[in-house]
Amino acid sequence: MTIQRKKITVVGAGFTGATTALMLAQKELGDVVLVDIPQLENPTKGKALDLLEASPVQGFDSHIVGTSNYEDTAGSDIVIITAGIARKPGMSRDDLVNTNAGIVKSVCENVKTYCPDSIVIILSNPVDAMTYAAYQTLGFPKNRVIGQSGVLDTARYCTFIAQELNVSVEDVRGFVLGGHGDDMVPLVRYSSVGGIPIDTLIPADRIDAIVQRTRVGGGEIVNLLGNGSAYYAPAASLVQMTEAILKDKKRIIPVIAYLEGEYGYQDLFLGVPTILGGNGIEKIFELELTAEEKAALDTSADSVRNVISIVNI
Ligand SMILES: NC(=O)C1=CN([C@@H]2O[C@H](COP(=O)(O)OP(=O)(O)OC[C@H]3O[C@@H](n4cnc5c(N)ncnc54)[C@H](O)[C@@H]3O)[C@@H](O)[C@H]2O)C=CC1
Ligand SMILES: O=C([O-])CC(=O)C(=O)O
Repeated sequence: MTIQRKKITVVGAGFTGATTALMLAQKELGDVVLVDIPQLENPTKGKALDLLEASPVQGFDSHIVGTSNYEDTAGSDIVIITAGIARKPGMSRDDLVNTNAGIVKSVCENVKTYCPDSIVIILSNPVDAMTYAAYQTLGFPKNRVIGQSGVLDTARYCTFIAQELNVSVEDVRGFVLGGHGDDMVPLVRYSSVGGIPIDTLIPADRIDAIVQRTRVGGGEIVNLLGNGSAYYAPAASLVQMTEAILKDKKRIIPVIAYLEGEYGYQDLFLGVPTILGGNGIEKIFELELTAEEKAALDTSADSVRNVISIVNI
């Protein structure tokens, strides 16, 4: 019996891409191919080598290579796309749409050629629309095209709840639905700490503040960094999704999935709770929503649809 090592390609060797490569290798989820544009071939090789040279110290046996040649990505099990520009203070994620749509589409042409059986995870912003663009370009089945927003947005939400109650983050449960924009929908009714609903522990005005801080959580980091956006928590989120798939864990986590009637939406990518396992998105859960929650989700879906209409031009 030959045991095949898993191969993970990360496209975009910037802040999120390089950090993701490191975290993937630290968890020994597979060998990592880090890809960037030909003009950055040497820095990309340098980053990959530097990461690899951490392996004897940290004790991981994943291989990491840097390249601008997609032949090196051939046969990857997972492709993570972080290529594109990041926003700066004063910008919204949607301001990136024209530049990043072109980049994501060109990356996906290569993924289609060299990694036709892969599961693709998109990070590039505005991520709901970029996931739609990737899906159109790749022509892969919908279970193999997945966007990252819900793990990160939920992680921020859970961080703030844990801080508020001064309890372990490990005991906080919740999730965030909708698009990865300022009108995302943290679901308070489905949030708990050690099984106790949070609305019995935290006053309503404090919950409102946590929800609002979550919605603008990306912008909070953009404003603090001054010249780019978050990358540690986004990378950790990508790694959790990759691990769920490669280990067929069947985790229940919110991801950006293609909707064909779920929640009443057609032909739309939006953040919803799913089962993530060896086949990618294996199931979408349709939660019962109150009229208020559904109205908030509709608003978020409308925002995503508007951005997708720009990508479609
Ligand atoms: N969905 C989410 O939750 C999050 C999304 N993001 C998004 O991820 C993207 C990347 O963010 P960072 O890594 O911080 O940016 P960065 O600027 O540090 O890195 C982006 C990299 O993409 C590369 N790139 C550009 N065009 C390319 C192409 N055609 N092929 C291969 N590589 C190419 C650039 O050379 C650069 O190295 C941004 O669009 C950002 O908004 C970031 C954090 C969270
Ligand atoms: O805010 C940004 O531009 C990057 C991002 O999506 C996030 O950190 O949530």
